[in-house]
Amino acid sequence: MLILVANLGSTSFKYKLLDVSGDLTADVRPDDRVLARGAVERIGDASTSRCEVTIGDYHHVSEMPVPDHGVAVQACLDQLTDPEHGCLKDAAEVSAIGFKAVHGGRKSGTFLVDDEVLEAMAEMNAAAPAHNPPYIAAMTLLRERFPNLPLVAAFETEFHDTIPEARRAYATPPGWRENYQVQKWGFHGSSHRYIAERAAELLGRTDARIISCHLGGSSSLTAIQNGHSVMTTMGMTPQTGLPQNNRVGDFDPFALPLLMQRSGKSLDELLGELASQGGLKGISEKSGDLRDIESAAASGDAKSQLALDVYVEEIRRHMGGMIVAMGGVDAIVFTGGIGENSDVVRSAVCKNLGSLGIELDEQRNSNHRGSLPPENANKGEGYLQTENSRTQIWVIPTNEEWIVAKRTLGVLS
Ligand SMILES: Nc1ncnc2c1ncn2[C@@H]1O[C@H](COP(=O)(O)OP(=O)(O)O)[C@@H](O)[C@H]1O
Ligand SMILES: CC(=O)OP(=O)(O)O
Ligand SMILES: [Mg+2]
Repeated sequence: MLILVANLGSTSFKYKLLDVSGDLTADVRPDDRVLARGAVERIGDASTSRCEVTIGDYHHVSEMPVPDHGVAVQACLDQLTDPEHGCLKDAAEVSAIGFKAVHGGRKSGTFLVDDEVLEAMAEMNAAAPAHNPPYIAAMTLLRERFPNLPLVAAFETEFHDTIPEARRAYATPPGWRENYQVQKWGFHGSSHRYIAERAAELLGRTDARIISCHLGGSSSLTAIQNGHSVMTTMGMTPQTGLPQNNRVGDFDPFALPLLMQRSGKSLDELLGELASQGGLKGISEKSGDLRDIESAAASGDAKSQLALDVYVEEIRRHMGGMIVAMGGVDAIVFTGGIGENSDVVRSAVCKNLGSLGIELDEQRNSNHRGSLPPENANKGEGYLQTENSRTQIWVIPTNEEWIVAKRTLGVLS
């Protein structure tokens, strides 16, 4: 049985075609179930989109303009059904498409995509402007193109349903939560759930206190206890928490009326700017992509250095809150495009935390691969702590698609 998983990130489109036949708890690595995978990076940055596809032994990288996620989804279908290199004769060979959908508001969980689900997502467009519209567009396109193929939305908020009330409620006026669903929802649920599952395997225990740092185009931290989310940095919308690639992160709403008076701009204009011209891009005045920021900072660009510093300070501030909330931390896990690749960010986040029992080994940080015997490790995994560190520090490449595939299968059956 084949499931295609579509992961539309704020800056990327990733997909995996997975064979989910047989017993999923059996000892087959999730990676061995992948028949094809592809990724388009830097979507919207039309001149430089990088498109990568791997189908069996065929691997191809190209650069082409990919202005939006619709073009990326179409390119994925073309790759999979390509007569020469593709692995599908017909899309009907796929049993379902699972989406790592973001904000369903009143719909938090995993659902077959129908008019009601699309409506619930559309209601949250204003709350998730970088995420919900492309998902709705992709789902609508695929529903038209393959009317008999089940589409499943696995919303990112579901993993956070276990967060206690005291960490979900905003101190808002009466009725806002009940009437308008104003609360901390949390996102990146599939990634944080995968980290919870994989870290339990690597640590050999299910009761560890873990801080999962998903750092990418969008970034969030989640505190995990006994496998459950108990605290997270994103709130009502994926614009909150840490500074995002081009979205603001935490911000004071009372700055808005002042900004309207002083700039003469409307509320919509200002919100649009906060959701597309803020975050790392806003501070650096250069780029929302950490690769660009790191290299500019290394060549002495002060604004890029400030963007990097603000990002790291925000991660450390939230991490501190999570350590207190859990009464300690057994493992810190870095994942996502930045968490997996930036030794600069990992090193800065863990700096001077020896008194808390958190000690990063700089050599392992710049070369963590190979710290585990290959038979125990998935690609890219490794630990980074010193021998004396009480807290383990890991890089674990996320596998959001595996979680979405399992959740999709759950809905089908
Ligand atoms: N080698 C690298 N060094 C530093 N940052 C990187 C590297 N590779 C990727 N990134 C960062 O990862 C981000 C993409 O992360 P990803 O988790 O794929 O994002 P999303 O799913 O939100 O689109 C890029 O914006 C870039 O900042
Ligand atoms: C919130 C979310 O799902 O973020 P992204 O897909 O951009 O990582
Ligand atoms: Mg992502």
